Amino acid sequence: MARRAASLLSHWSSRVFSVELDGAPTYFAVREKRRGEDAPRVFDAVRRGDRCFSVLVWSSDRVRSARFHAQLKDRLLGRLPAGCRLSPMSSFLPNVRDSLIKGYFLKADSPSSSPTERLLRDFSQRDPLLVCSYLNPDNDQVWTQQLWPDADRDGTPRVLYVVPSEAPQEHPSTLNLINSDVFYSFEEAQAVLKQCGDIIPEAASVLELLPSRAEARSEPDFPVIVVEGLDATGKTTLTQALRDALGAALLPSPPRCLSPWRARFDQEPPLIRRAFYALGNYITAENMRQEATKAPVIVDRYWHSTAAYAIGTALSGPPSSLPAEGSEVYRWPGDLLQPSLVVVLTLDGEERKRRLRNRAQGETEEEQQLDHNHLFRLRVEEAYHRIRGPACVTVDAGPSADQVLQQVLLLIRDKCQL
Ligand SMILES: Nc1ncnc2c1ncn2[C@@H]1O[C@H](COP(=O)(O)OP(=O)(O)OP(=O)(O)O)[C@@H](O)[C@H]1O
Ligand SMILES: Nc1ccn([C@@H]2O[C@H](COP(=O)(O)O)[C@@H](O)[C@H]2O)c(=O)n1
Repeated sequence: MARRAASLLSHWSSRVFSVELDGAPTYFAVREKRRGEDAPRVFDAVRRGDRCFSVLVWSSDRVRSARFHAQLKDRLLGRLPAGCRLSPMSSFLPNVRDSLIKGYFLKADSPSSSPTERLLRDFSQRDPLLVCSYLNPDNDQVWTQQLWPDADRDGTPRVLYVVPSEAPQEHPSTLNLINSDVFYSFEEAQAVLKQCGDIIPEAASVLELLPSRAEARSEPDFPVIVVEGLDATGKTTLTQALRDALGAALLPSPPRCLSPWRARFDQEPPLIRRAFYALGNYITAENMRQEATKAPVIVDRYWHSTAAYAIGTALSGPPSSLPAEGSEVYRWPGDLLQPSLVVVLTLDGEERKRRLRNRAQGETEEEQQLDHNHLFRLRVEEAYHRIRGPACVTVDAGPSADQVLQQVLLLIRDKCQL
């Protein structure tokens, strides 16, 4: 832990900081203070005289970091004085994988900054937090950053100038996607659940259900067809019709054996939640293999869902903020059985909402987000289309259920010689 902290601080001046002020990111860096220098204006949304702080979560224990970050907003909001504004913040080393740390930027009105300061000093001594205070003492052009506890052991406060920085080419969250949001091997996902054992007792039950190891191995005897798509695009309707039309086995994903634990893991931060869903795919792969010795297999969601939802959630903004097509984040895990065909159902947004209203079932939090956040929906859809090995085939789910079925049967006959 001490070594990671030292390395974090020794690269501090190479870091870029991103604060979401009024919904748009402001990027800045810090460097040694030079007296009398006029640094350019950085915090446009911050008034002269405001007192600001940043609180970043850091710990060498990634499970602890993830859970602490997930609770941090509520903990801060529960104890900070009224009038203190919180904005999401992160810090990263440009182009350095896994260098992203996350937290919040706090703006306190000057009269109430002392209680905030006391609270944050208290937090920084007890919790895996790195707190900085920001001042514009001279005029409203020059901002400085001071690290707590003071980095220089001789007691001299480490004061750095805040200077604007260019927006990175890739969304900063891309740096930590691999093996934190999307897992590309059984071992990597399993390692997260093993690490959770002492804080989430249910993790042991999930680990017991897993195959002893995973490998993609040879092609199944009968074709395996996966149906993907956002909620209410018609996956259940189509997969049931395909099962009946082809005399196939129908497998849900996540697999039924994980149902008792799903709600529990849905409450966890992305690192743990995504590892749970990733492992579900390896159980589904074993079930596919067994069923495909007897008949064709239809699967409702699989790896495309796991990866596309994870990528769409980790990033923000329009689909152009996603890693470019061909990026390694869209690759298929080398040890996960590949289906013969993946069909993604797409549906006009208004028609999808109409079907959701008609169905009037309870929505999960992520489904509600899909509804409320148009950009999130676009990111997930775009990520679906960028995933490779196998790539998905898009089918318009707008026509009647029977027309969609006929269209997919044609595809299956063409691609799987069924
Ligand atoms: N082609 C279609 N035309 C009109 N309505 C449809 C069609 N396909 C499905 N529906 C209806 O739309 C609603 C959503 O369909 P369905 O439950 O099959 O979607 P889903 O993708 O499985 O959803 P979820 O992922 O949320 O479980 C249902 O009420 C269903 O009857
Ligand atoms: N293989 C899978 C299957 C599902 N998910 C996640 O589940 C949510 C959608 O599932 P529904 O049962 O509501 O259709 C969504 O959050 C997916 O991320 C998954 O990750 N992998």
